[in-house]
Formats: sequence, structure tokens, C-alpha cells
Amino acid sequence: MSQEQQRGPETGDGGAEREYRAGFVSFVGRPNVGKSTLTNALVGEKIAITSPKPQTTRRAIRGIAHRESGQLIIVDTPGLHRPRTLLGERLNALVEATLGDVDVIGFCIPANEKLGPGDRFINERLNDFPRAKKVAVLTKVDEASKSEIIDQLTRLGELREWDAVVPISSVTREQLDVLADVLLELMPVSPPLYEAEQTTDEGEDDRIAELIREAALDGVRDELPHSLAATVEDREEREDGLLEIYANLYVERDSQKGIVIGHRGSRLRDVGERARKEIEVLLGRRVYLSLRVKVLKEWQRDPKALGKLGFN
Ligand SMILES: Nc1nc2c(ncn2[C@@H]2O[C@H](COP(=O)(O)OP(=O)(O)OP(=O)(O)O)[C@@H](O)[C@H]2O)c(=O)[nH]1
Repeated sequence: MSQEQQRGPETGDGGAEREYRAGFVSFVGRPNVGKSTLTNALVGEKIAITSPKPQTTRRAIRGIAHRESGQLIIVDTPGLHRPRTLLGERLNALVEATLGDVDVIGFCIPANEKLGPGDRFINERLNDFPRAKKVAVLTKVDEASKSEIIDQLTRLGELREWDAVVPISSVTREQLDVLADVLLELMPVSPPLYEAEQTTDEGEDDRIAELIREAALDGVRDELPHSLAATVEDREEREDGLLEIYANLYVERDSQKGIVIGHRGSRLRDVGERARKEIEVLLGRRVYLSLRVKVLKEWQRDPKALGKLGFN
């Protein structure tokens, strides 16, 4: 904390005391616009899946960005899209339930792509959530020229009256602090809602499962776009200090099993290795990871299977 801030109300923002604020924000937008990356950049720890392919974020994962003046609790939602399967419907229901409950919705639009019908569709749906303040977040400004950014800001301004418009880059971290400040200003005055060291309230097993799923998807997204799920089945403390984690990877068809496992298990070993390293960073300790691949036929359309995999 700086000297100035410690001196108290009379020296702060033009003499006004900066009250502590805390609340919920959700970033929405088309797939691939940078919502997960932004969440990670604000929270400062890897918690949501980022990937170069659309629709990989499946759960409402909360990250918590702690700042001196408050807490932003970030609810990371999957992209709003037209449902084609039962899973799709449940995801959309999840988005609705999430957005009905947040203080601020951050609508993410990339600076390097033209504003399209997909953006307009989502913008119109934001009208269904009158309680939430609406902030336009222009993402990926590092990939756009100044004139592109200005054009995009003008078009954004025509969509609606935003409570704020903030251009940012999660990669160069440009304006991330400004965005955090702007979001905090829009939050209700409130005591902290979470402990200072907490960065997510998602269960640890769920986060481990996400890391495994992310590692398993890498390189085979085209073949297995939405057919892969992961669960943590068991953990055991070993006497030598290693933590054993037993996890399952689920695919929908026998043919997909081969893709995941690879020639003589080579791919699965590689997936396990990469996931283990990420899990070790997350847990801050050494881990032994045992991965098994199982076929759960058509799990995306089966309510019982969806329940088992945590999509309730
Ligand atoms: N250059 C640049 N790339 C970015 C930035 N933010 C995200 N990306 C990239 O854009 C791609 C998509 O990012 P995600 O954060 O996964 O996007 P998302 O909106 O969460 O995507 P879904 O989960 O599919 O809805 C990834 O390849 C990121 O590395 C940024 O500020 N600058």
C-alpha cells in the first residue's frame, strides 16, 4: 500500500474516500474473443481453459481478482450459442442463470474483427438482464491498428449506452488495471466476499479435471471437438510425499478412444505428462497422475451421464 493511500480519506480521489467494493462480473461474447484469457489475466492464476478453438469453456468458473479497493468475482461463462444437443441447452441455461445474478456484464468484442451479427445477437440478449451494468470490453487491441480500434469503438457506441467502454489487451496487459478499476467502481459497496488468498471457489478436483481435459484436447480438437470430458476419481497420499491422482477421460465412441490413447499409448503418456506438470503448478507439490480412458456412449445426450460428469 502506498504512503498516500495509507494517509486516508482526505488524500484520496479529490478528497473523496474510496469505499471498498465487491461484486460479480461475467464476461460474455462470441467464442474465441478472449474471455478466458482476460479472466486469467485479471485473476493472475490459470483457472479457466484458454484455447485457440471456440467453445472450450464449459463451466461457470469463478475467479477472484483482489485489488486494494475491492474484489471482482468473475463468473466465466461459455459462449452464448444456439443449442444443438442437451449439453448445449444446459450450457445456455447456465448462462442465463449466471447473467441474471451478476452486477456487471462485460461484453467482449475483439478489436481485430468486424462487429458482426453474432455480436449484435448477444448485445440484444443483454437487454434480458436489466439489473446488470453493461461494460464493453474491446479485446486484443495488440492485434489491431489505431484506426481499427477507433472504428470499432464508434460502432460499439452505436450498440447501446454502455456504463463504460474499455479497450484492453490480455497479452500485453495494456489497460487491464484500468478495466479492473472501472469494473470495481460499478460494484456495490460491500465488505470482502472472499478470503484474500482465495482465487477461485471451484473445487480443486474440478480444476484438475479441466487441466487434464485441456491437455487431452490439445492437437485433436478437430477430431474431438466436444466429446471429451474428464473427472478426478480418487486421490491418495503416498508415503514418499507424492500425491497420487486417479483420473478418467471420457469419450463418446470407441473410435475416439484410439485417438486419445495414440499409437501404443504414446499420446496418452504425453497428455498425462503435460497435465501432471500443470497440476503440480496448481497444487504446488509433486504429483503422480494415473489416467484412464473410458467410453461413455453419447454422453452429451444422456442426462445420467451428464450428471455424472458434473453438468447438472
Ligand atoms: N493477441 C491477443 N490474443 C489474445 C488476447 N486474448 C486472448 N487471445 C487469444 O485468443 C484466443 C481465444 O482466447 P480465449 O480466452 O480462449 O477466448 P474465449 O472467449 O474464452 O473463448 P471460448 O472459451 O471459446 O468462449 C486464444 O488463442 C488466446 O490466446 C489478446 O489480448 N491479444
